[in-house]
Amino acid sequence: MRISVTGCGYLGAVHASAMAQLGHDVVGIDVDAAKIDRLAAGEPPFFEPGLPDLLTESTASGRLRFTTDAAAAANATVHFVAVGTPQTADGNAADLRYVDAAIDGLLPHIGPGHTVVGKSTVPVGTAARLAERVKATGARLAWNPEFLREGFAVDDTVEPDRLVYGVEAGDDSSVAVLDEVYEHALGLGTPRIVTDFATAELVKVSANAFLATKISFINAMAEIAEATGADVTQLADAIGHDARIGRRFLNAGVGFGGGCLPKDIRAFTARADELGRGDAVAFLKEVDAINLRRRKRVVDLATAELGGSVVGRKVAVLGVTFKPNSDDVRDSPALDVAVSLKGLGANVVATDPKGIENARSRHPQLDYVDDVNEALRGADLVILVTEWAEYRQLDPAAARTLVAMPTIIDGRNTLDRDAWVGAGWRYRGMGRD
Ligand SMILES: NC(=O)C1=CN([C@@H]2O[C@H](COP(=O)(O)OP(=O)(O)OC[C@H]3O[C@@H](n4cnc5c(N)ncnc54)[C@H](O)[C@@H]3O)[C@@H](O)[C@H]2O)C=CC1
Ligand SMILES: O=C(O)[C@H]1O[C@H](OP(=O)(O)OP(=O)(O)OC[C@H]2O[C@@H](n3ccc(=O)[nH]c3=O)[C@H](O)[C@@H]2O)[C@H](O)[C@@H](O)[C@@H]1O
Repeated sequence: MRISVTGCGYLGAVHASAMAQLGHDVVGIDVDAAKIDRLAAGEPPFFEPGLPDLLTESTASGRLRFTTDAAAAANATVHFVAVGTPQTADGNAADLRYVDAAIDGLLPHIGPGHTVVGKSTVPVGTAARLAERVKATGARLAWNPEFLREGFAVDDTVEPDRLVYGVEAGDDSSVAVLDEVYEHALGLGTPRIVTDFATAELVKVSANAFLATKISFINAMAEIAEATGADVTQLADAIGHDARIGRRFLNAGVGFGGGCLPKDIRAFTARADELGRGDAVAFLKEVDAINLRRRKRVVDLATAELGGSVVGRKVAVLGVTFKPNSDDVRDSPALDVAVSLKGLGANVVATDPKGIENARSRHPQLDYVDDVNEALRGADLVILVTEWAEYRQLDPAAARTLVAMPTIIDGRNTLDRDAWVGAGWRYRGMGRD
């Protein structure tokens, strides 16, 4: 099929490349000329495992190209919209200006036989509003939310858990178009849910709300564990054996961040308020509050470990990205902790395998080093906040020889506590001693 993808960020660049690899003819469109230049040169503008090969293969095949010219969409008949929907600067709601601009850009180039497919995460009601504008051209609109995880984006796109199509009643033609787009995944037996716009939009935000709630639930248990001497990791293992609960997404620590979970639960709350149903999801405010308290917990632990003041002390912060295997620092708990400690007067030295460039552009006041050993050298305190394999595999005995004071806060409960204690370290976990 001939496909355009408007918005070539973490979602759109992967979607465009994967669709081309699956045999479709794809053009990626973005307003960011620097990003488009890099993509066109086969160079991903961000770190995502598997994307470099996918991009090289797809561009070499001649089935994938990138442009800043929205008119390029005229050659396609299926038009994905994958632009950002960030939190507004002055509130919790989703900022829809990029979605509206993307639709504005497409309208002159679409008509009968074309299908516009929303992928961005939007407040319920958005698709119905946009459908009127799209239908005025003779084209149709479908909403097809995306569930990929950064770090696994390529696999999640090629082999998704499920496909959700939001369409207007009786719009069999959009369903047929999407079935053709996703022929590969459907051939693997991927479940496909065909529903209305509102349900499709809500499936997306409720999935993220559920994941955020699961993480904050275990972090709430961590708070209680901290007050009682219980061990939240053992607790998670024990409750996780119950298949109704499940062990996944029960890792207590510094909490969730990234470009989606935090802003999506806030946008959901804002939209529910607009609908007069704020009470129904009021618990998400608590989910958010629990999550933010975990960042403060790490800062408070650091202060306590340094005897009540961090001023002038060297703190090595391992990790700046919101999770491993990504260079994304949007709403990163790790970076938040580093910035808070710097604000309190600590001499923070942060390191990360992939995120330093993005972190530096947001927070140039921090000191960054590429080499983890350099970060550790002379440190009065070490804080692991992003569980990159490099940090999980650190040799505690070798690390011990580098630091000034052997104290480590394991903000992700990811290290072998006994090994670190055995090598002479003072170990502080999250919700466990
Ligand atoms: N990052 C992720 O893992 C996932 C993201 N989503 C959702 O997908 C959407 C996009 O997210 P990301 O890719 O992370 O954001 P992003 O910020 O990485 O990418 C958005 C891209 O859209 C471009 N853009 C903005 N306005 C445009 C316009 N008028 N025309 C063309 N391009 C335009 C920007 O320059 C940017 O490259 C959001 O709604 C997000 O919630 C959904 C699932 C996964
Ligand atoms: O809408 C989105 O953009 C995406 O948001 C999340 O994906 P992602 O943000 O890539 O990352 P996750 O793996 O969900 O992790 C989110 C945050 O939760 C944290 N987390 C995760 C699991 C856990 O047990 N504990 C925990 O603190 C991670 O460290 C990270 O900061 C969802 O998992 C995707 O399904 C969704 O498509």
